[in-house]
Amino acid sequence: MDSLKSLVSVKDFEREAAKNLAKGAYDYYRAGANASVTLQDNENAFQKLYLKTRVLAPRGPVTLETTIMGTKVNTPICIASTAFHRMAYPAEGELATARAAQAYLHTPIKLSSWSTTPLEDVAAQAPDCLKFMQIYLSKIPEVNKDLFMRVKNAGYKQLHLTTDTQILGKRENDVRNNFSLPPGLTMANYNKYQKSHGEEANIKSSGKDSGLAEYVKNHKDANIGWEVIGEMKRASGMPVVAKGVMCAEDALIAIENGADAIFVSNHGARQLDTTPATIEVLDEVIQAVRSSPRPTVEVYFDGGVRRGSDILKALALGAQAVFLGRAILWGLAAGGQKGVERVLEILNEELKEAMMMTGCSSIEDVRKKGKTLFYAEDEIYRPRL
Ligand SMILES: Cc1cc2nc3c(=O)[nH]c(=O)nc-3n(C[C@H](O)[C@H](O)[C@H](O)COP(=O)(O)O)c2cc1C
Ligand SMILES: CCCCC(=O)C(=O)O
Repeated sequence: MDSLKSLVSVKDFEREAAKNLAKGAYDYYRAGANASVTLQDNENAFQKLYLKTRVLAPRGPVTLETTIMGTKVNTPICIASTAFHRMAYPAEGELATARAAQAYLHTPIKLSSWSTTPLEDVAAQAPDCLKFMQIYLSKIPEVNKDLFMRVKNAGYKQLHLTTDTQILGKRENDVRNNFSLPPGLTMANYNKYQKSHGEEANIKSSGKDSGLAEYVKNHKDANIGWEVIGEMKRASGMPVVAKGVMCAEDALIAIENGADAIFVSNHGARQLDTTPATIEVLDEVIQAVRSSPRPTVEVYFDGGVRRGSDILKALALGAQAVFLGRAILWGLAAGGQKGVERVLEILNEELKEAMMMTGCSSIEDVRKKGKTLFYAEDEIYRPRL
């Protein structure tokens, strides 16, 4: 392993991770849907937004402190939900990710419901972090109900319902590789339900398709609509966030149905290919929320974030928090807990540098309209078509 200090960007971490990962694991983490057009676009679209340099501007010390749904956090940069961390770092998986979050600024962390470590064990490693739980619903209602109670008891503060995965996007390498979980790994939150309810906790391809696509077809509840947000709120007593919103229409429907926050995401470009990049729809979604009956609903963001300047741009457009998917996985595969800590450090430091050079000393400053971004004829970005 190269010394982690010699890795200075998220791209460096991806190269290092690729050396450590088995082909099937790297292919899975890297995958976009179909031709991966949006995978590239998610990263590249940030380049269409230009930052406004401010020189010799008075500035005090820079702080990244902000709030997420009323809770104070040290940084708006959060860890996104990605499945199966023990494929990246078998010894500790999600435990290493959570320890890194705890060690570096008490970074807010979201766990995938398809983690390879039980949610209670992960929560115990990040006692001082704001914790969110991502939810995929099982076809078995009692499993979902019990899961919500476990999540709440373990100290997670929000449920993030992933709304864009009724069917699985076609990730071509996963189909070619007949993606299966490596022996010994399971969807650990479901181990208990395998015994009690006959729920499947393993992912094993039949040899005809990606095992993940087969699992989604056979075990995930695809028969849900927007009413599920209210049902989840009632069953859990927790705020529910709609993750996967990509247009104004869906933002408004989510708000009508009681969503407590809106999460702009195209699932890291792994579901529908040739959608816009997430940064391209962020403004549309935020404007819709601000003109809705509940204008103060927060908007969270992920997709293609590889640089501190990407984060600055999402915050400047009005995102309350910005989440990292693959960047964290590359850190984990390159160096376990220390690798994740270093990725978090790189991006937090890059964000601070970008703030200093745009004359911002706080996240509040970043959000002031027109302060950090160039605007063209009052449009924040020019649509491609
Ligand atoms: C390998 C991998 C696994 C993922 N697993 C989940 C998951 O279990 N649940 C979920 O809601 N999103 C999942 N996502 C999507 C992420 O939460 C997030 O939306 C996406 O990774 C953000 O894009 P980025 O990777 O470019 O940062 C996954 C993404 C990747 C790359
Ligand atoms: C239903 C998919 C589970 C993992 C995931 O979200 C992903 O691979 O993108």
